[in-house]
Amino acid sequence: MWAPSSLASSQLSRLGARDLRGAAAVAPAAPAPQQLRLGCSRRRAQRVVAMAGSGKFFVGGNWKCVSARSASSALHAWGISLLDDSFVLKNHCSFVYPASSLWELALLFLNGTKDFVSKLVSELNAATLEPDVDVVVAPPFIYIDQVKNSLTDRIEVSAQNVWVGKGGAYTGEISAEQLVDIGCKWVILGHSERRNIIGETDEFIAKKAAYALSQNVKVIACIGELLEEREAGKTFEVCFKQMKAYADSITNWADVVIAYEPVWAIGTGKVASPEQAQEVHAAVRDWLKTNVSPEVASSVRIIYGGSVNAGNCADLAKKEDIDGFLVGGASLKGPDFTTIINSVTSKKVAA
Ligand SMILES: O=C(CO)COP(=O)(O)O
Repeated sequence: MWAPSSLASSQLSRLGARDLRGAAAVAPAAPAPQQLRLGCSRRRAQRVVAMAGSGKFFVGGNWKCVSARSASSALHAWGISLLDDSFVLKNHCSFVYPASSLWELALLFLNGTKDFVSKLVSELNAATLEPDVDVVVAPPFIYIDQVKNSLTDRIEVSAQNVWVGKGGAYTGEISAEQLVDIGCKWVILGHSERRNIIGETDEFIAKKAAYALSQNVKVIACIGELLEEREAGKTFEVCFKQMKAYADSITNWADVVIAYEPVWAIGTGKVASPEQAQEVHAAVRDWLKTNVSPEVASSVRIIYGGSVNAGNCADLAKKEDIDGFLVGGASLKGPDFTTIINSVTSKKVAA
């Protein structure tokens, strides 16, 4: 199990004053089984909680890859029974899911149609976004052109994957050169779905990152532990190993955003608590300080992903080392994604 001793005192002592300020502002939360509370006394809240990096929050919407089957046929195929305000999954009768989860599920199935993308883009174009936030959306490859041609320039476009090196005869792959050609400025790499379903290794992902950066494609570099790794107290070990692979390949960190996405929180509705996320973000920043440079540690943005939604983003955003979010399901709803983007305002706290 996750235990307080998992954050070594040597790691804590390496954290600078700026690092500790966010931790100290953490109110002692209700005990959570896998939560580690940093052993600092509570201090007076800062007027504005400082943020790492360029000072700009970063929010990405990962629209993932889904089929265009109709929601109803998909639900039927999945053995989902509808109730009045909830639904049950076949073979999971002990769980009754709220209707809002059904809506999220339906959205996932409907995403993947041009009409859906068009509606989402319209919502984002109409939204009022806080100025000090970098916003990126990552549609499936086949919709990138549609999105590029219809989305406001205020929001940049990312791919969800890229080929590992220079383009060539690699059937089914998309090269960094092609991303540049269609005006796609970012790519998400190291996502847990690519690590754990497709089987991409740390080294392969890091090589992709280095090549993308060499072609001026910016990288959202994902890391994160499985549930069993967290429960075995290996969260830092896993994240640091993934970080090391990136660090061995990346020389230019200015165009990198790190996304901490605990696998157990992705698409599960089990969001990491603000304290759990802050703890890992601070540790990753400390790792960067020791293993890359203090400059990179203090400038790189570390964003959180895993069941972020309009309701939980404000509390997460308050944490000093949470510099933004990578959002899956909730990024498919324009108003919710807008709320998440604008949660940067919650970094400002009462004195
Ligand atoms: O994987 C994610 C973003 O890359 C997170 O997905 P959810 O927000 O749906 O949990």
